[in-house]
Amino acid sequence: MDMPRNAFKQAIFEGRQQIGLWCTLSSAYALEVVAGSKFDWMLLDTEHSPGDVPSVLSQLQVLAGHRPSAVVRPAANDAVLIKKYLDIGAQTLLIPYVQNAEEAHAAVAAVRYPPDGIRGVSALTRATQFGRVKGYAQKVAEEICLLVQVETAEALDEIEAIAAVDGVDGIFVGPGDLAASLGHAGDLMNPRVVAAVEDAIRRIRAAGKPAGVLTGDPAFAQRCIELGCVFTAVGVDAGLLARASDALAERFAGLVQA
Ligand SMILES: O=C(O)C(=O)C[C@H](O)[C@@H](O)CO
Repeated sequence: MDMPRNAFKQAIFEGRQQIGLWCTLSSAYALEVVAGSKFDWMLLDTEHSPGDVPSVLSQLQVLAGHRPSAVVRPAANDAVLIKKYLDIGAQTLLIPYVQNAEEAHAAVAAVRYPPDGIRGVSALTRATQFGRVKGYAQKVAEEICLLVQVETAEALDEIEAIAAVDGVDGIFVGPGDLAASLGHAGDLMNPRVVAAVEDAIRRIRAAGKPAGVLTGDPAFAQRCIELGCVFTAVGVDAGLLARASDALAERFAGLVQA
């Protein structure tokens, strides 16, 4: 069996826009509902969700039969968590809260086998199709896509140094945490936050790396794309469900019995 190709990595390296949906519901069933939509990628979150290794495994199994590529966000830049997600078959990882080049190097080491890194070896994982993928250990580095997340004022100062780390395949700007870091928690469209996100995207591009972002504001998503953002998440599954549910209830609010 051949090594599965990472279509998402190839697309962002070629500069082909990838539109994504952020998924926090942490359920294979809920993911199946949205997986048929024409998104290019889906972020399976375990940082701000109940998601964990078993739930991500079920979600990867769902996405295997659908168009969107899977991007998994471990809860932290942690070599043990990263190893587990790679072993269950995640090829693209988004590592939260990477503050500087040293932390980016640690993330790279976590996804690479010795002597280039510290990933532990097992030949019988889902990633190797239980030993059926020929030459997995030799070929896997080409197919792993390591995205790191900058989300504080300090991390923005380090963009060029982080981008220069060999093995970092893309940099994602997290507007929520960045807003808090800039003193505007919860105010993601504050002009200072917007300016910081725009500047970060420009600098990531100038440093030669693919840039990504999440925003629920379609006009701002479009602006980020114009600035060169190439993996752009445009909504969150929980948000879509909550707002549609609120709107439907509101429409019939006058008819609710006291
Ligand atoms: O800082 C951000 O923005 C992100 O990291 C994305 C959020 O974590 C996401 O959970 C928004 O719902």
